[in-house]
Amino acid sequence: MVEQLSEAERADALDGLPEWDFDEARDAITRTIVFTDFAEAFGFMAQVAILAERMDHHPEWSNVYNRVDILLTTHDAGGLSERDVQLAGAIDGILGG
Ligand SMILES: C[C@H](O)[C@H](O)[C@H]1CNC2=NC(N)=NC(=O)C2=N1
Repeated sequence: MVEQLSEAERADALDGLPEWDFDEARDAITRTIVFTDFAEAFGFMAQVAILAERMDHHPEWSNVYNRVDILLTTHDAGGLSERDVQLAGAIDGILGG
């Protein structure tokens, strides 16, 4: 059973994820990435999709042309968990950060 992060754990996690914002209403983290065009954005989404399947943890996201909006939260935990932190770190890795 995956546990929701405590406030202190969340603060620590966010320190390590400077590109991500905390969404208090959803108990989630969000990041928006703007690429040069749709092909770049969709190529990134394809990489994240493979990663998400491998990690069995899936983003809520949307794409408009060159922009990808990502929200990570753990439905099984009712909020942010270590699994979101791990997926966010892996996404940052794809982006070279
Ligand atoms: C059965 C399967 O492991 C679960 O439903 C996984 C799949 N992907 C998931 N993704 C996210 N974001 N939250 C979850 O709780 C979750 N649960």
